[in-house]
Amino acid sequence: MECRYNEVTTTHAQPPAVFSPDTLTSNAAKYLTSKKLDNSSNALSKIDGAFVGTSPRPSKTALMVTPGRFSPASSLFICGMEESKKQTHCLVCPITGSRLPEIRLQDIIFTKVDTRAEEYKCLGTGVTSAVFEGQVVINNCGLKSVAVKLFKQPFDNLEGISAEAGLLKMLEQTGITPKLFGILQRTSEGNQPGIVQELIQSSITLHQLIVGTPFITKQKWYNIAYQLAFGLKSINEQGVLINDLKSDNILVNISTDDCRLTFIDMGHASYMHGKRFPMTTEQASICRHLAPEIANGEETSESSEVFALGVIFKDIPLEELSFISHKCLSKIPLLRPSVYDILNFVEEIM
Ligand SMILES: Nc1ncnc2c1ncn2[C@@H]1O[C@H](COP(=O)(O)OP(=O)(O)OP(=O)(O)O)[C@@H](O)[C@H]1O
Repeated sequence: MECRYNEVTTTHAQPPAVFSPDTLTSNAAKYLTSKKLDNSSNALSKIDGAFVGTSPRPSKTALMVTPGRFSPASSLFICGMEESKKQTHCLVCPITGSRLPEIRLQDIIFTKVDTRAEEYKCLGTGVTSAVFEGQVVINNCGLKSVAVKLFKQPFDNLEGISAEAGLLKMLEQTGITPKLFGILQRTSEGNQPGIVQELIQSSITLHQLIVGTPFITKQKWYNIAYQLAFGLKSINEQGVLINDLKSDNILVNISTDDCRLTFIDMGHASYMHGKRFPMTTEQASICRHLAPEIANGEETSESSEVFALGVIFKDIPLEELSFISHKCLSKIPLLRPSVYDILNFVEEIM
């Protein structure tokens, strides 16, 4: 089970308390019936039923776009041009201050599930979004394969989206997060806001790998454990706390020998400070990746990240990890190891 908690530092409206586990991609694609996702005419009018799954995740939630609804805060614009020009606005990340390229809807070719049917390939869905596969033309570099994360209400505020995109851009240097291509440009018709990022090919979530098939060798699990510790270290060293580290938010490329990992979803991340996530006791009991002190209203920290890593390590089928995972899961933050200790430990058992 997964729960949604309210962030103090964002403007998200009260979300439903409890959601189902990850929706299967095939399900999502099946339910996705786009009435009009016309790349050539620059009009994304409606995507129906992208958010599906087992109860109680809302099924068949419509992603309706009302013209003019998507009005970003003016402070986010650092340059404004006429709507009709190629690039209408540049955005700046409210956290990092970096410029975020805007990508025009008509420059994206969404992958169809079937050449005849108007169904588009959904890579996965989360509480806040549905992620679609596509290709985009980038500055005369030809076509790049992308994953387009389209946000649903009430998570479609541009400030939060720009923050997530800015952090992804900053984390590019770690090589462990998807490359950011840009933010989906607002059109005068209004369209679903989104983040255009690198497509992680041949991937499944770490959660899917842990609970199901395919079988992978022990050596590959060691590689995964190492990359988890190394990835968390690299991200934290950039001053970023993920604040939502869990196996659903890690993609594994199972076609590579080392089972290459990618940390996705920086939607709850913070930069140079922790965050508080007020929640009810019931919500806290469902969010097993959240350290007890966070459930008690304290700010996230590197130590709460270590707790989350400990939860993943506990689920990985390697007995050798139980010692370190037990330490990571200490109720007292000061008793948890640092991410450096964890990395050393994993290196030793490999
Ligand atoms: N870059 C990517 N390449 C391939 N697939 C992706 C990519 N990003 C996301 N996905 C797929 O889309 C799913 C949902 O993405 P993501 O976790 O970012 O959404 P979310 O709405 O923020 O989720 P939640 O808030 O529930 O954690 C992922 O589990 C994954 O299957």
